[in-house]
Amino acid sequence: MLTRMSARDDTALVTLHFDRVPGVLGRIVHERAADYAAAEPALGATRARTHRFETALRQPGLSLIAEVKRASPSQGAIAPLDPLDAARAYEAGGARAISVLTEPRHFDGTAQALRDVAGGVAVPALRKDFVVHPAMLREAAEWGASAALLMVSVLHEATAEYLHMAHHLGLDALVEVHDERELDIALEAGAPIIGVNNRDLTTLHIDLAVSPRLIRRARDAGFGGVLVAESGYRTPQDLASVRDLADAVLVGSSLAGSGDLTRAARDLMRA
Ligand SMILES: O=C(O)c1ccccc1NCC(=O)[C@H](O)[C@H](O)COP(=O)(O)O
Repeated sequence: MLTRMSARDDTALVTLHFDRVPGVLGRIVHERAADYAAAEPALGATRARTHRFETALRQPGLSLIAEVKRASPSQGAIAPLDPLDAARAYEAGGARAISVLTEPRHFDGTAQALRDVAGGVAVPALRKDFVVHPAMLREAAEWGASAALLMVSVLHEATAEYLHMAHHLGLDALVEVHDERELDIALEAGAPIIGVNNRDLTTLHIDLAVSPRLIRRARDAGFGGVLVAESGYRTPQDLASVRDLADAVLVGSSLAGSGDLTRAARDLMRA
């Protein structure tokens, strides 16, 4: 599918080629593109950037971004979490930011979950969704998020354009990559925050060697921004390979399904 969108006045024409996105991820982005096909692309007035998300992740030591994740394609149902209760529990456990899934079909996410979390905890909230339309960024800002996820595997060459749109709206962006080619696109786009996903979103296979490999490559290329290792972390031992390399880790399933979110967050991050 080819989608052309013109965000009036404040953004350039953006073209996304979803046919290039295979597997599970391909199915999800086709659904999200259909959800937003008739949405208004204009962003509205520029909002000041607070850099709240970036600042939270730049604190000394490995920062935890804890995810409110009730379900996923790889796990099915994880836990029937109340998003705000879960976010407060994560915050009490030391999380420096909360990731909130807003995708409804596969992750049981909602807009209200993001609104509740963004308004109910002191730490910044990330909108975790499959951004395929400018309106999704406008919503993220309106719902109180400090940041939004941008996936290079979905946006390809449009990554820089979407990064610009996020910044226009006052949002930080977590620009996610999974391989060398995607990392090069993120670096070229000038992303200040890059996340390396250990999960191949087309096959759902997790390889914890991906994050240290790409984080080293980013640093070797002179990248001075924030680097986040994402997915598949269950124990403090799992974190050993990124503890002295990454600025932050993004963890969902193992915390969300633990039954005691505060304790699980504390125990995971214990050095
Ligand atoms: O988690 C999935 O099964 C999944 C499937 C398809 C697209 C995205 C998916 N997850 C998004 C994420 O990358 C994770 O929610 C996040 O990094 C946390 O991962 P984890 O700690 O392994 O739950």
